[in-house]
Amino acid sequence: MTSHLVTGIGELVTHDPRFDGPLRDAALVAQDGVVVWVGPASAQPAADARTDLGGAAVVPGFVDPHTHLVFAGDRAAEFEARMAGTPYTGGGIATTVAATRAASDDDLRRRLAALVAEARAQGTTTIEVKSGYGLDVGTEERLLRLAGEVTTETTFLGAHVVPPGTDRADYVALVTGPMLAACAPLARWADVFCEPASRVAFDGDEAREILVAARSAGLGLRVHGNQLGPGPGVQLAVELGAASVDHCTYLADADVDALAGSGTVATLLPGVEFSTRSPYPDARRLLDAGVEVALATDCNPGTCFSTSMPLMIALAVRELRMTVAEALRAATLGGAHALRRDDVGHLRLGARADLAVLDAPDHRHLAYRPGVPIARALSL
Ligand SMILES: N=CN[C@@H](CCC(=O)O)C(=O)O
Ligand SMILES: [Zn+2]
Repeated sequence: MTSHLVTGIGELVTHDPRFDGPLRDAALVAQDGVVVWVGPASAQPAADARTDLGGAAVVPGFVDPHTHLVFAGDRAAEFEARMAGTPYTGGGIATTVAATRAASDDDLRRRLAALVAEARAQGTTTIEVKSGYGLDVGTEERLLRLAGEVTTETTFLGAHVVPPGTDRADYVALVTGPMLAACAPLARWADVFCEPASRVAFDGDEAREILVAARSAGLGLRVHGNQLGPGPGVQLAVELGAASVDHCTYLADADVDALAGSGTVATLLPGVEFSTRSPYPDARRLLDAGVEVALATDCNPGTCFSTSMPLMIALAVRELRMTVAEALRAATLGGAHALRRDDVGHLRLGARADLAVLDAPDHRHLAYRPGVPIARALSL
C-alpha cells in the first residue's frame, strides 16, 4: 500500500458535492491509484510520496468518450478540398479503410500509441476507441485487438459505412452475423453511423437491426446520430437504452424531449463542425432542457484530426455558448457518464486518481488560452 500526497494545488476541481465549487490551496492523497483524501493544504496528512505542483490548477483527467484512433493513411487533401467548399459526405471513409486494411499491426500499433500519448499530453486519462476502418471480419477484429491494448473502452463500429461495391442487405447480415460474433468478445460497446442523409451510412431500420443484435451479444450501445441532417438516430438511441448518442447537430424538439430525463447522454463533437466548417449543435437547447451533455474529440482522419480535449472545451465555450464550468463538466463527468463509468471524471473519494494538471492559476484558462498546451495528464 503506497500513499501519494499531491500538494501545492492552486485550484482543485473535484465535482464533489461536499464542496461548494473548486477548492483553493488544496491537496489530494491517493492510495494505490485511488483518491482517499482531499482538502486544504493546511490540513494535508503525511504520505509515502509527495509531489508539489507549485500552485498549478488541477481538474479531473479528461474523459474522451468518442475517438476513431486505429487507422492508417492521411486525408489532408480531402480537408483542403473541404475548406475550398466540397461538403463532407462520409465518402472519404473508404480511403481510410483501404489504407488501414493494407497496414501491418505494428504500423497501426505505432500510430495508435502516438495518438494516445498525444491525448495524454493534453490531459486525457480515459479514452474510448472505435473500430470501423476495417469493414471486413478480419480487419475489424484486428482493430479491436489493437484498441484493447490501450483502453478497456473498445467499440465495435463495423456499421460505420457500407463498403463500396457491397450490397447493403448483405453487409447488414455480415455485421449482425459473423462480424459481430468475431468482434463482440473484443468490445465493450457497439456503435452505428445512423445517417439516412448519407447514402453510405445506415438508415433507422438497418441501425435498429444492428443495435438489437449487438445488445443481444452483450454489448452496450452507442450511436452516431443526427450529424449531417435530421434523422432517427437520437430517438433510436433513447429507445434502445444507448449510453450515448453522438453528434446531435440536427435535432427536432421531439429529439430533445426524448433525451431529457433519459439515460442517454448527448455527446457533442465541436471539433467536427470546426474542421468541416459546418453548423454547430445547439448545446444551450440541450442543457436548458436538462439533457446530460458530454464533449469528445471524435479524433479521426476525416472530420476532426485532433486529440485535444482542451480545444473541445474552448470550442464549447466560444462556439456552443457553454459556460466554462459546463464545458469542463462535460469533458470530465459527462464523458464518464457517456461511458457509464463512476470511477473517473471526478475526484471524489474512491475515484481513480487521474488528474489533469494545468499550467494555469485556474480552470478557466482551458477556454481562455485556446491552442496553448497548458494541460497534462497525471495518474497516481
Ligand atoms: N460520422 C462518421 N464517422 C466519423 C468520420 C469518419 C471519417 O470521415 O473518417 C465521425 O464521427 O465524424
Ligand atoms: Zn465518430
